[in-house]
Amino acid sequence: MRKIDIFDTTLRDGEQSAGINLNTAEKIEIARQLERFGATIIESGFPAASPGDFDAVQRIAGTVKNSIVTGLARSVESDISRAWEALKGGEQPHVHIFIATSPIHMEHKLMKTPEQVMETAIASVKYAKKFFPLVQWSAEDASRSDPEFLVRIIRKVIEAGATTINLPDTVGYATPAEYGAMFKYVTDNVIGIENVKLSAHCHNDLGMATANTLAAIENGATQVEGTINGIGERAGNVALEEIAVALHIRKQIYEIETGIQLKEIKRTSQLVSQLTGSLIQPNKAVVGKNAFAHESGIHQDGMLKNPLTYEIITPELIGDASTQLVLGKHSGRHAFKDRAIKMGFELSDEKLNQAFVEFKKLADSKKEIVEDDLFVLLTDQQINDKEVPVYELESVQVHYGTANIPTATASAYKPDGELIRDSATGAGSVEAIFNSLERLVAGKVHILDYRVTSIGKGRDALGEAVINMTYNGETVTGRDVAQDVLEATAKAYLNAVNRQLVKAGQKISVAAG
Ligand SMILES: CC(=O)SCCNC(=O)CCNC(=O)[C@H](O)C(C)(C)COP(=O)(O)OP(=O)(O)OC[C@H]1O[C@@H](n2cnc3c(N)ncnc32)[C@H](O)[C@@H]1OP(=O)(O)O
Ligand SMILES: CC(C)C(=O)C(=O)O
Ligand SMILES: [Mg+2]
Repeated sequence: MRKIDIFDTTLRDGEQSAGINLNTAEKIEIARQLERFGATIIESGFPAASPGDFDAVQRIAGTVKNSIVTGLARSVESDISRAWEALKGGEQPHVHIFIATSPIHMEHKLMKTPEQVMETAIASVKYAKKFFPLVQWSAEDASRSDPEFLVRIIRKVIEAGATTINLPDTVGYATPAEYGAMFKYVTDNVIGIENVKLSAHCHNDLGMATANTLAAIENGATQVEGTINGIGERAGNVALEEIAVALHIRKQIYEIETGIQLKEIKRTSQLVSQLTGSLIQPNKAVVGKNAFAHESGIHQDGMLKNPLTYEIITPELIGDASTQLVLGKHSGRHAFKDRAIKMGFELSDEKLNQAFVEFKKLADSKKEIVEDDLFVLLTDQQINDKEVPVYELESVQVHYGTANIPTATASAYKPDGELIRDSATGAGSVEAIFNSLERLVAGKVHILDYRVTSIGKGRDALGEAVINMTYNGETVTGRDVAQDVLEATAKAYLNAVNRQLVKAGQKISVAAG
């Protein structure tokens, strides 16, 4: 296996993303995690950019031991001297100098001729070599540069002492074929290129950063640069987690070692996202929240029969939680049954089919069905089928008058079938009902929320009551509908109690099973 170096620039090019600004403590935290992640080189900032960047680079160089720490500098002596001040305390001082080599950048930005750029590049590498044993030289906008000029300038900077040559696709313009061809051309035409590292640095403006980086590797790159989660200027840099996982999953093709601890990927990605405030798109390869979520019935059925049908990467590989079979309107019976069993329900195929019909109706109106929804659905199924002994309201009577204390009398069948009755007063009719029912159900009830709404229009609309309560310390919601809101209230109260009884029964049967 060939080994390539991973150069992480989350703290430099990544921080160049609009809206990201990390303080020194945050940068140190990320640098420590990048060390655990296994980055060969950590580009920790641009020391000449600001006192804050200088401080962060200096402190990271003094902290990180297992990765080489570098900083960026323009091809000017003051930038390089500043970089030396910040990096000299590191284990292996390394500097990254750049200058643009494309006609558009040389003429319109640097306002230099190619020969002046050549002289500046050579002089800056020679100057850097007075201090740094490791000098990386980058031809900014290499992919839009004249290949002949590129070869000439690379030869000269290697002679001047550069230890790494980086060929960035600065504006994400190259196609994989073009980017790969540039690496081949440089490898074939620069004498002594085998004595230095040859690096790829891709931006994602056309969404080709990962493909371009792999093309560079196929054509001789020995180092790749990128950021965690692909953050960076404009559309960002190549996402290092994508490269590391692609090289691992397709190792028969690439036969490349990176030294990256794949199990640290999820943790590193989360840390960078949290500290930068840069959210990860849900469908982002490898680290997106949906990267291991399967929603459709046919996929879920395949996953249950053999995960290899739809999963080329396991979440465990990158230190993520396990695969999720998300239940939604595209799910099928296999996944529904699997989840019901995992939740402890033992339903006959017929009952399961009935519950599945209800589930599909619910899924049409809700984006994602969470476990609480399933509990409600499946316990209602059991309650309605009287599979589990529960309370059943026989009647409720309320005495209310503006000059009287409201009193309610409720009677209900207990789970063992005995009919019981009790009365209680309250500040209003509803509280009187709650108090009378609490005397009937064996347990402590605390009402958290109570709402009544009408279903449909008109004077004869049905009333729906929803009660959120704790019953014996467990939070549960009950719901029912009746012509009269007070009757709906009493039924919703017992519905909540019954759900909790079923839920507790499920937990016992799961624990016992
Ligand atoms: C492709 C990349 O990612 S390159 C890195 C980009 N990162 C950054 O720019 C972040 C940090 N930058 C900064 O803080 C500032 O730009 C500084 C401190 C470096 C310079 O600030 P200023 O002196 O105010 O210059 P400003 O940024 O406006 O312009 C850049 C100058 O550097 C010159 N320059 C650009 N690249 C290089 C280079 N590689 N080598 C030498 N000079 C360069 C430009 O031609 C311009 O020079 P001019 O002032 O003679 O016209
Ligand atoms: C500084 C250089 C390497 C860079 O970030 C780029 O060209 O994209
Ligand atoms: Mg860049």
